[in-house]
Amino acid sequence: MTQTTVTADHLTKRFGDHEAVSALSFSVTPGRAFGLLGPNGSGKTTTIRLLNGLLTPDSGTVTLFGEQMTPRNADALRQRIGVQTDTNLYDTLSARENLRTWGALYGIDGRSLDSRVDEVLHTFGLTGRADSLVGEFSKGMRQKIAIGRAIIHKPDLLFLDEPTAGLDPEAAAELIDYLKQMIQTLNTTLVISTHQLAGLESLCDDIGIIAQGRLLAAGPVNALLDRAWPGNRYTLSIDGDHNAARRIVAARATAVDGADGELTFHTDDEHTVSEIVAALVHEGIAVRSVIPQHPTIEDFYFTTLDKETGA
Ligand SMILES: Nc1ncnc2c1ncn2[C@@H]1O[C@H](COP(=O)(O)OP(=O)(O)OP(=O)(O)O)[C@@H](O)[C@H]1O
Repeated sequence: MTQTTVTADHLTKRFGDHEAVSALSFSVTPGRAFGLLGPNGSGKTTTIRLLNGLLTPDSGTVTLFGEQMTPRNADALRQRIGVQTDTNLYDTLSARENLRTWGALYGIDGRSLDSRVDEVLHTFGLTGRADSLVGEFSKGMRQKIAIGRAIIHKPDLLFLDEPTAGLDPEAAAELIDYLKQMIQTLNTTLVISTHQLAGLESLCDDIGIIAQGRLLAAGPVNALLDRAWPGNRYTLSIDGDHNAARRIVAARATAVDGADGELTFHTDDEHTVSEIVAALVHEGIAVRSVIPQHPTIEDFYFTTLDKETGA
């Protein structure tokens, strides 16, 4: 059996009489990126803090690298993890100096520190700004330095809590790209919490969806999407008798749906698509386009939350 890097087993945390996290269980295997997704106040930050030992659960356990976390081994385990906490950087120091200061705290020194700082600056495309003051940096650049700080000691496991919060869509997409490259280079296991869903398909191997402290779904992205939307989905754009077109499509495929001029259907067999097009044309209905639809993490997220609220 593959050893997991992180296992949460029935984690529960209460603040007063409010249960922020309820019996949460999931695991992440080495080298995978796990996205914990949920709306504001759903318990993401609390979960991340429980996993990295900054909070103690009321019940349940956290196991890191095969060792159950206890007050005795928490410090030793924390040496192997990186945590991006905030963007509280030294504004009057350069990017390089910020990273050097942090690296020294981890006991890295001399040439090793110089080369590690260079590597991290390179990882985030900041080599050209190495000697600029961090106080002059944009929010996206500050976020890169904050994450660079968390990986300076090459952790085996990295926790990122809302790394794209407050970034505009371009800066957020750029940061996701850098994160992707970074985890490939470092082979780090990543746990990332976010409510910004754009671009996550290319970053996350696994996701968990949390709402009101409870995990509603968790697993590999592909498996979750395939289970939710089996078969392939296509959207036809047509010009002609909508009801006749609908009958033609429904005779050959399932879940036919759509407003005037558009029909969405499912089929496992791609030959069915050309059969449908031929039948429509034969009936005098013009086919403007047939577009394959790929469900996204965002589709899955909203469907899961809607099911939960009965929407
Ligand atoms: N230290 C605390 N004391 C009291 N209540 C808390 C504390 N920390 C979190 N909570 C409550 O626990 C719940 C979960 O909060 P948490 O910050 O984990 O959610 P989140 O999903 O990270 O939210 P956001 O996306 O807004 O950061 C919320 O209702 C929050 O008010």
